[in-house]
This record gives sequence, C-alpha cells and structure tokens, in this order.
Amino acid sequence: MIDLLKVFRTKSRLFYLFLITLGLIGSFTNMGILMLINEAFSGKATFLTSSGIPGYAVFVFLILVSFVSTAVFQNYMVALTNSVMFSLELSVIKKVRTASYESFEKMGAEKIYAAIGDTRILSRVPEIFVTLINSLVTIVCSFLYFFWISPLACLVVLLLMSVLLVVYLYRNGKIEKDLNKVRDLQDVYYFSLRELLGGFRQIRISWLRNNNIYNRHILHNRNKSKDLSTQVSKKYVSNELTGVYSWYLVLGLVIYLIPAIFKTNSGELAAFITTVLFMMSPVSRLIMVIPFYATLRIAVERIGKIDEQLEVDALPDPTAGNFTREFNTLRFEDIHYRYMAEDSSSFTLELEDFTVSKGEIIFIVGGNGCGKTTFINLLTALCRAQGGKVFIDEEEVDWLTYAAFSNNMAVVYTNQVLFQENYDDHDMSASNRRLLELEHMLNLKGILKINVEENRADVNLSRGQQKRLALLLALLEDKPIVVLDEWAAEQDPRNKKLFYTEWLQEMKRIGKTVIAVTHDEDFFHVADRVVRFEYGKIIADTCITREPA
Ligand SMILES: Nc1ncnc2c1ncn2[C@@H]1O[C@H](COP(=O)(O)OP(=O)(O)OP(=O)(O)O)[C@@H](O)[C@H]1O
Repeated sequence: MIDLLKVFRTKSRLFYLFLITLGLIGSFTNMGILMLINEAFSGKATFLTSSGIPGYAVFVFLILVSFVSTAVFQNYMVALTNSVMFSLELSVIKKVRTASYESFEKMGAEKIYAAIGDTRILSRVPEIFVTLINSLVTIVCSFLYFFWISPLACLVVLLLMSVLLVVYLYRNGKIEKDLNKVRDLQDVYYFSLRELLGGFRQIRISWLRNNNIYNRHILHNRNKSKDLSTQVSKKYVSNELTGVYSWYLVLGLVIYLIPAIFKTNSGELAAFITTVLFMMSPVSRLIMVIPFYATLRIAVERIGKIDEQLEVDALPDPTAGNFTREFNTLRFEDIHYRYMAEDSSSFTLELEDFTVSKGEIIFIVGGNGCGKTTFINLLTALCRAQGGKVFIDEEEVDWLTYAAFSNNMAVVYTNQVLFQENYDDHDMSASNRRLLELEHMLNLKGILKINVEENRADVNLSRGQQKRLALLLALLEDKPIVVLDEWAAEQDPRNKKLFYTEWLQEMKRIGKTVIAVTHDEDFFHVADRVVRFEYGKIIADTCITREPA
C-alpha cells in the first residue's frame, strides 16, 4: 500500500512544519481581523488597539502577514505538488519494472494506465491541504470568538451545524459508491481502447467487428459512464447546494432566534452576525473539498491494489547491479509451475530433472499447448516456479538469484516487440564490425536501415525481416545463452534452412548455449538434444549423435 504521508514527508521534511506555521499565522490573522471588524461595529477597543496603535495600522499589518505567508506557502506547495505527482507516477512504473510476467498479464496494461491517471488526482492533495487548513483555522477561530462573546449562543449554533454536517456526510457517503462504479467503467473502457488500438488492422478490415467494438463496448460503456457521472455530479451539486444554503439557516437562527432566546444587545448581535458571515466562505470551501476525499480514497485504494498485485513474485530490481555470471550447467529439479486459474483444470508444467549444459543446442518440441512457451517463461524467469530447486553449476540458488542470472540470456519471443529506441546501447555505427558481420550473416544487407545520428535501426520491415533484426540485436547483446521461441516460423525456406544449418552452428562455434522452441521436424537433426514435451512434462530427452565430419 502506498503510504501517502510518507511520500509527502520524503518529498519535504518541512511539510508538517509549514502546515503548522500556516495554521498558527492563519489563526492569528483571522482572529485579529475578526476582532477589528467587530471593534468597528461596537466602537469598543480590544487589546489589539488598546496600546494606542491605530486600528487601520493593525489591519494593514494583519493583511500583509496573511498575504506574505499565504504567498510563500503557495509557492512551496506548487513545488511540492509537482514533486509528489512525479513520485507517485514513477512509483507505479517502478513496480511494473520488477513485476513478474504473470502478475503483469493478470492485471492488464489498461489498469496500469488508469492508475497512472489516478496519480494526477493525488497530486491535488497539497492544494486541498491548504484549503482545509485555512478553512478549518478560520472556522475554529470564529467559534472561539463566538464562544468568548456568548458561550450559550455559540453552543446552539455549534449543535445546529453538527446536525447539518452529519446529514451532509451521510449523503456524500452514498454518492461514493456510484463514484466507484464510474471508476470501474473507466477500467473496462481502457480495456476496449487497448483492443481497438492494438488490433487496429483487424478492426479496420471488418465492418461487423468495427461496429461491434464501437457500439456494444465503447459507446455502451461511455453512455453508461456519462449517465452515472451526470447522476453523481447532480447529487454532488445538490448536496453542496444544500450544504451551502443550510448556512442561511444558521444565519437566520443567529439573526432571529438567538436574540429572542438570549436577550442579546445590538453590539453582541452585530458580533454574532459578522462572525457567521466571516465563516460563510470557509464553510463553503470546506464543503467543496469534502467530495474530493471520496475521489482521493478511491484513487489511493486502486493504486494500492496495483501496488500489491505487482508486488507478487516481484523480480530483482534491475538497478541492483551487474548479474553477469559464467556457468557450465543449469539444473532444474522437481520444478513445477501452475497457472493461477480459478478452476482446478489449470495447466501445470513439471520439470523432474532437467539440465542445460554450456554450449549445447537444445530444441524444445511438442504439440500445441504442451507447455513449451510456459517452459521458456520459467527458464527466462519471467514466471516464478511454485516449487522445486534450481542449481547453477550444482550450487543451489534461490529463485531471486536465478531471476538475476536470467539476465545472462538474450531472448527472442514469438511476438517479439522491436523497440524503436536503442535501449540496449548497441553501437549501430559502420565502425561496429560485429554488426556488419551479423548483418551479412542474417541476410540483412541492403535491408537494414540505420539512423546513424540517433544510433538506432529502422524497425519498419516485413515480419520475417523483423525477426532477423531481432536475432541480430539479440546476438549483439553477446549474452552466453540464446533463447528462441519459434524463431524460424516466419522465415522463407532459404533463410529457414540457413538458420538451422549455418547460423545455429555459428552460435555454437562462438560458445553460445542455444535453447530453441521449434516445430520444424526436418531440422531436428541439427540440435545436440531434442526435448519433447507432452501435457506439461518432458516425455523424451534425446541426444543427437552425428557422424564425425
Ligand atoms: N496465461 C495463461 N493462463 C492460464 N493458462 C495458460 C496461460 N497461458 C497458457 N496457458 C495454458 O498452458 C498450456 C501450455 O501453454 P503454452 O503456451 O506453454 O503451450 P505451447 O506448447 O507453447 O503451445 P504452442 O505450440 O501453441 O505455442 C496451454 O494449455 C494453455 O491453455
């Protein structure tokens, strides 16, 4: 759970000090101004002017103090507000960076986008604090002054105000439920947007699909959200209006009922009325601020949930250092992994005893749904095994150490995303001999376009070419282990043949360990081992013997 106060405290140690100081200055100036106004009405001097200082001088002084302190505090708050917003936004992104693949998949990108949107609401907290402190201080001071003039009259007003406040808060609580529903609709809306934008081509090509996603999902969701938001806003406005107008009830009580009950003189009456009028603006500001709490609580809850869910099976922090490590063997013993599905029929992958030795070419084969990709996700520590042991060079390591070790793997997944930016810091210039060699070997000469100024490759290529570029970039990473998930599936026959008969052998020659998922039976003979999966288990692990050349 994100600790809001901690965020504020770490952002500024002066935060509480500023709040208290503003509160004290506020009480001092508010009380003073209120007393000066009543002095002017009643003609009676108070301790403020009894020393001979003219009232106007005290008035100017108090206003100046109030102005300067508020200006200083506001500037401080502007800086703090921006700082808090950045911190919260980045805290969500930091959690995503170390999340396990499974928790990320389960959550869905749309919830993360929505949570980042929520952090904007939280950024208003400092501004709301100022309003809250200012208003509360003015109201408390006004009541103290009221109490000083007439304790009984003050208690009657206080009682009425408390009743009005309880009614107001009760109605507000009911609105909060609807607000939660609006926020749920927002999550569903982001989900549809992801489908629309991610599957743009499929949506664009089919009118039926196009109409259905728009009418049944997006438009339907937005209409529901619009109606519910309108209802919520109307309820809020009505509650606010009732809250503000109830204040006239208090004013009426002070003007007509209190003088009749307590037999007040005209001076006291003037003081009562001025005090009530003085409180009017802070009370309405306070009423406006209260609904914000509902929105804030919902936002904090949602960010907290994201935080908790992404925390599950978190991986090592990528900023924690360099994980490069040589190895001779990797061994998995009694490893099992089960998808966290609600029904009991969920798929389980089991590795009773499986070893990868340095320099091997291992093919992972088997029918659709037998667990090959799940195995790759475990091997690359994208998912965390629920049990079993992992050994690096026969030394048992815990899962976090293994997850850190997985940084020694260069992976090309089936639906690999080719980043536009060069996040790997590869040298893409013509002086990089390795780049030129790989470009030549992978038949990318004349195809690959390098933006020399920005040191990155243009990724607008055909699918097969993109896969070759992905392999080129993976080999440029120069990691000891190369993992490929159905890499050759989109290659033309010539490149496919070259991949199996030459490129893989070249990788082996330079010392790489290659683990490749494949369905290409015609080339199984080029591997050192063929590991066959069925229903989540290894049913055969065959060493391929080759005739000496
Ligand atoms: N995110 C998931 N949640 C629940 N079950 C899943 C999930 N992903 C895969 N599965 C199930 O796990 C099993 C193995 O899936 P996996 O993707 O590992 O198969 P595969 O051997 O790679 O198949 P293919 O050859 O089609 O790529 C399947 O039965 C699938 O339904």
